[in-house]
Amino acid sequence: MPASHVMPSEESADLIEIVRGLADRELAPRVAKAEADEEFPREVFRTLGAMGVLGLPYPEEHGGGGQPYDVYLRVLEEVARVWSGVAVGTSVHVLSCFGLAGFGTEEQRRAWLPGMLGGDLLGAYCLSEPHAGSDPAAMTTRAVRDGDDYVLTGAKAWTTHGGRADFYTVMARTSDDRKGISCFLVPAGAEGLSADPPERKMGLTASPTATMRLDGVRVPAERRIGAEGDGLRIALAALDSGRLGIAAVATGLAQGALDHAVAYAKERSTFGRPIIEHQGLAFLLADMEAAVQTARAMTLHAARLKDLGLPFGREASIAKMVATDNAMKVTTDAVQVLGGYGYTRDFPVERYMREAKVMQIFEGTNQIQRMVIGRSLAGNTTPVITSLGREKH
Ligand SMILES: CC(C)(COP(=O)(O)OP(=O)(O)OC[C@H]1O[C@@H](n2cnc3c(N)ncnc32)[C@H](O)[C@@H]1OP(=O)(O)O)[C@@H](O)C(=O)NCCC(=O)NCCSC(=O)C1=CCCCC1
Repeated sequence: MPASHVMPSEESADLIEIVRGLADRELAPRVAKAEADEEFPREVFRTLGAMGVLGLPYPEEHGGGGQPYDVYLRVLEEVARVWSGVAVGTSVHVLSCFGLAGFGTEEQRRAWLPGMLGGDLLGAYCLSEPHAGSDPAAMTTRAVRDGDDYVLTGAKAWTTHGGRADFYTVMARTSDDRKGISCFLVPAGAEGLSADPPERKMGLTASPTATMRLDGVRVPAERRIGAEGDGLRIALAALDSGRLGIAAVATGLAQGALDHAVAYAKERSTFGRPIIEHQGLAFLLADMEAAVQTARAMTLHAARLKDLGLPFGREASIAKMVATDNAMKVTTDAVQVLGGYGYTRDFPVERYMREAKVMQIFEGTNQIQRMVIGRSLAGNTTPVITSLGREKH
């Protein structure tokens, strides 16, 4: 059971326990086959939506769960412990709601948020492009004003839920100024919007990732989120919170791999005793436990800053970097504990190891996290924008 130094409220503790039960009873028996068959479990997201998980950290007045971010992250961790692809999908959905929840007009919120936060509508987040990943301000996707509409043209790479989402939060250039980027809500089915075939990935194979093509997609101006030119700030603010989601997913993934390794080490005997009683293995497992607890502590620390409305961008980058680097190490060591069996697809730890790798890459590579942390040490301050629209410097 994940330990924590701050207890959640009774209601939150119940929710975490319910999701833990759902993960063990309903997700665990399905994950290996769905990942092997590359089958996207759309109905699992409906279940999570009905339970309130997909809108958990957003205000109740908009149809969200009104829960602190740290509670949402613990819930995410419970899902990731068993099925990290579903947890990543949940985190991406929550990320894709950030712009509208924080910067949408009351009319936009009333029209879209109940479906988005209630889980009927699954979201995708379109920032990266084939030639603009770490440097999103280099994007070339354009949104050209034409009467009451914008016309969007370009390509958005690495879109989680690409081709399967119900709405896309799309960043596109509205002026030649480097930061002249705006944010748009584009519903699935919009004319000119299409998805390439899904990427063939090393892991997270049941979570579809595709390049989205925008070929003259007409978007009414009332679906622009925020003012013209606000897009980059909205996108980067969303990532501060999104990176905490990925840190929680990496923590859950590492916990899951560690649980498998401990169970195996208690069962497997060499030289006449369970391998967990050999110091060499026990030390390895101790380091894994310490790495998981460190990741959790960093993640929840950053979440609490966010919940208090305090600056948390640097801490979010630290949590993302530490949790995902630790997950890579823990899952690799879990394979080591299981030895030859760990290297086969008959045991889950090799999948955990493949899934950990991408977490060091997406939502800002860990080199970008170091850049964010370094800039903050140099004294560069960026505004802290929460989903509630509060700003602090
Ligand atoms: C940190 C970074 C490298 C910085 O960039 P620059 O130097 O171009 O931007 P700079 O000049 O620092 O700033 C621009 C404006 O923005 C404001 N602002 C910055 N941070 C923030 C912030 N944290 N909050 C609010 N505003 C912010 C800044 O003040 C400036 O506005 P201003 O002109 O002053 O009005 C940034 O680009 C970054 O981070 N890249 C990684 C992208 C990256 O992480 N993708 C991942 C895409 S998603 C993904 O990979 C997924 C994978 C699978 C799961 C789902 C998603």
